Amino acid sequence: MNGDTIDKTSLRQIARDRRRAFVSTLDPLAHRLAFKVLPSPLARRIADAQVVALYMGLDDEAPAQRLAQQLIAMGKTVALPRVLDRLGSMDFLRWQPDDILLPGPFRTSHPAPGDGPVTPDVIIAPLVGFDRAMNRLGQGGGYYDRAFARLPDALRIGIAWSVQEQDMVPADPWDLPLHMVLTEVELIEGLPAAGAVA
Ligand SMILES: Nc1nc2c(c(=O)[nH]1)N(C=O)[C@@H](CNc1ccc(C(=O)N[C@@H](CCC(=O)O)C(=O)O)cc1)CN2
Ligand SMILES: Nc1ncnc2c1ncn2[C@@H]1O[C@H](COP(=O)(O)OP(=O)(O)OP(=O)(O)O)[C@@H](O)[C@H]1O
Repeated sequence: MNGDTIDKTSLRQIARDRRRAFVSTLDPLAHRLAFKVLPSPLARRIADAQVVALYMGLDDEAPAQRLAQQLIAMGKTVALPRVLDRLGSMDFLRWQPDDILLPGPFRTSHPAPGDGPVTPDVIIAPLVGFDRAMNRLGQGGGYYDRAFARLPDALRIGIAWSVQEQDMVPADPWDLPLHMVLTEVELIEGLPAAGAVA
């Protein structure tokens, strides 16, 4: 923890409270329509991807699973994470909206193993908070941090309700920034890495 910044635990508490308050007062129709359609800059950015990992939204999380139908119509394989242990390991399994889900740790659910894990080219990640520098605050288990480290070439996209934006999320040495954040009102794109070719 860094002495001059708010610690991640306090920030998580604030961000979860704010998210809960926002979702509970959201117009039901607005909630039903949110995150149903991929904005075209995002669709273009993932045009060449084969495997896109989503997640099943829990509680007040942004419901990423709603994007599955459109991704499948675009010819993508959709995957969901499977928590392998309580220490931060997970992999990704292929999923289609009619497939059954099996219960996993932390109230998560995951597809049946089928042909085994797949390797996503795009990881659409849940988050508790984010900032404009594209730092991500997660649940604190390090599951996505480890997946990002193992798959450094995958495009990292966060999905969140707009109120989950923070002025500043402290970044630890292991945190990899997101490339994009999708909210119910905008698509936020990170700056290209120094030296990157457009
Ligand atoms: N929908 C969803 N799926 C996901 C994640 C997520 O954040 N959201 N994960 C992201 O990493 C991974 C699972 N990790 C998780 C880690 C902690 C908690 C959680 O709710 N922790 C509670 C304590 C629950 C308990 O001990 O049983 C907490 O911190 O209050 C949930 C998921 C993979 N799948
Ligand atoms: N690449 C990694 N390899 C091993 N441990 C890691 C790695 N990345 C993060 N961790 C560990 O994971 C723990 C949680 O990190 P952090 O608080 O950043 O989680 P988070 O990003 O909020 O959680 P999540 O990714 O599950 O949503 C830390 O104790 C950290 O040491």
